[in-house]
Amino acid sequence: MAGNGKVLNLSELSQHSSRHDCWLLIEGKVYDVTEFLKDHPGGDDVLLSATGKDATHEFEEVGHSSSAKVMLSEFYVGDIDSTKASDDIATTATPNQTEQNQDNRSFDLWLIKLFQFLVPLLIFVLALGVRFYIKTPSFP
Ligand code: HEM
Repeated sequence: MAGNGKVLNLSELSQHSSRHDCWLLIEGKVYDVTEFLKDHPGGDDVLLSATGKDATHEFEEVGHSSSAKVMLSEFYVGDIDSTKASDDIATTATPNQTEQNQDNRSFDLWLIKLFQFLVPLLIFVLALGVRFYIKTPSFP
């Protein structure tokens, strides 16, 4: 497998980061997973968010089965140019992305807390309403 494909660089890799043309870099090898997006058991979003960077960590973190690792060869395109500084390859999100993710997470937590407060309150108000409605004496 290795050595039979093209030698690609990072800017080529980042040009294939869409739903219609999706390449992944895992352990120095580039894979075209465009056709696999719809079939990936973990969903297409995780694959799309792993484009344009070294996705080795994300791939390993999931604990993919050995059959998933064997599948990789089906999608092999080539190797990344190792003469280019590998430090250039972003393995993690940029500080801006991290900051934005944290903002989103704290907003989500805030929403959850709001719902945790509002839902019991709503049930209480409804229960009071029903009780009041049932107890109101009806005059003929
Ligand atoms: C060409 C690359 C990939 C292939 C061939 C592949 C294949 C698979 C397969 C076969 C499964 C089913 C479970 C298993 O057999 O391990 C799976 C699950 C999954 N994959 Fe991938 N995968 C790839 C890349 C990735 C990447 C880069 C990510 C993360 C960014 C990812 C995230 C997941 C997740 C979250 C699941 C679901 C795990 C679960 O439900 O427990 N995969 N993948």
